[in-house]
Amino acid sequence: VTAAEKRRWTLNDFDIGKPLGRGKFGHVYLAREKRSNHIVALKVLFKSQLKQSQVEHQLRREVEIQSHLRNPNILRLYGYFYDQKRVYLILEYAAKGELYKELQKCKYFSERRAATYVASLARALIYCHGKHVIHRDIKPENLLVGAQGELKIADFGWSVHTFNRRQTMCGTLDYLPPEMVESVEHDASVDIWSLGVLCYEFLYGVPPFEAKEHSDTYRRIVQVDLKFPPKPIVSSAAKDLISQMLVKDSSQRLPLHKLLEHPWIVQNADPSG
Ligand SMILES: Nc1ncnc2c1ncn2[C@@H]1O[C@H](COP(=O)(O)OP(=O)(O)OP(=O)(O)O)[C@@H](O)[C@H]1O
Ligand SMILES: O=C(O)c1cc(-c2cccc(F)c2)nc2ccccc12
Ligand SMILES: [Mg+2]
Repeated sequence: VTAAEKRRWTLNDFDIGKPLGRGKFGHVYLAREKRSNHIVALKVLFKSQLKQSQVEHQLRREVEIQSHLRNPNILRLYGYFYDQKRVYLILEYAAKGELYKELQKCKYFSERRAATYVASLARALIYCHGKHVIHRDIKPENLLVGAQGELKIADFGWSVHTFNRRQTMCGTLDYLPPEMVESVEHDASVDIWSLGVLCYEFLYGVPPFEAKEHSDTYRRIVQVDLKFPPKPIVSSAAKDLISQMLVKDSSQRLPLHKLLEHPWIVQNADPSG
């Protein structure tokens, strides 16, 4: 852990800039650390709300995990501090904001753009799994975009929280694989499933098992009711990859290192990621 992470941060160390967005437990602000002039995103979480939602232990554990993850496609957590009422997380600033806004704007991505994103996320997940960190809860809302257009997995483990939120706050089930929807224990292959769902949504603009009612989404997931719409036109190589990821038996899903060798990725992903 570098010297920067060890030091005691306070709010006085930062000039606070414009709000970047509102989250479940507070606001995120653009900020500049005064001594280094380093631009960061300062995520402010209210202790009262964290207590109310009983997530303070998860927050501590995930901050612990996140501060040790170093990968170009995972948003850095540089440090944290807290005062009487709030907890502050010092995060890498993702200059181009949320990926899902970009997806909404252009409806769906080209095969080259989708493959480039999927390859960079696969590399980040291989890195996470190598450190026994799983289920980073990859869905468009949790993906931010850096200044050079590179993807950043930005949820730093809210996955446990989000998972509970999904169960209790009935957020979207769309990204859950069968074993999570049927809430049996799960392993790193849950991320392969979610990446397959994400790849489908990048190419078609909607997640594969979307339905009006939760119960219908649930059924479509556990039955792996995977259908490819006639529009937009998508290559059979892309459909082949998605079909190898969205497999009910988690041990049969395409391993992430095999994904990086898949023809669709090899032919479409920009190596720089
Ligand atoms: N590091 C960052 N760089 C740029 N913008 C950010 C960053 N972190 C958060 N934001 C913006 O602030 C918004 C809220 O942040 P975030 O989603 O992390 O809060 P949250 O919703 O409480 O977290 P979660 O979605 O995991 O519950 C994001 O949607 C995004 O627009
Ligand atoms: O008053 C505290 O000691 C406190 C500390 C932390 C905390 C400590 C380290 C890392 C982290 F992410 C959060 N979270 C809280 C959440 C709710 C209420 C109080 C606290
Ligand atoms: Mg959010």
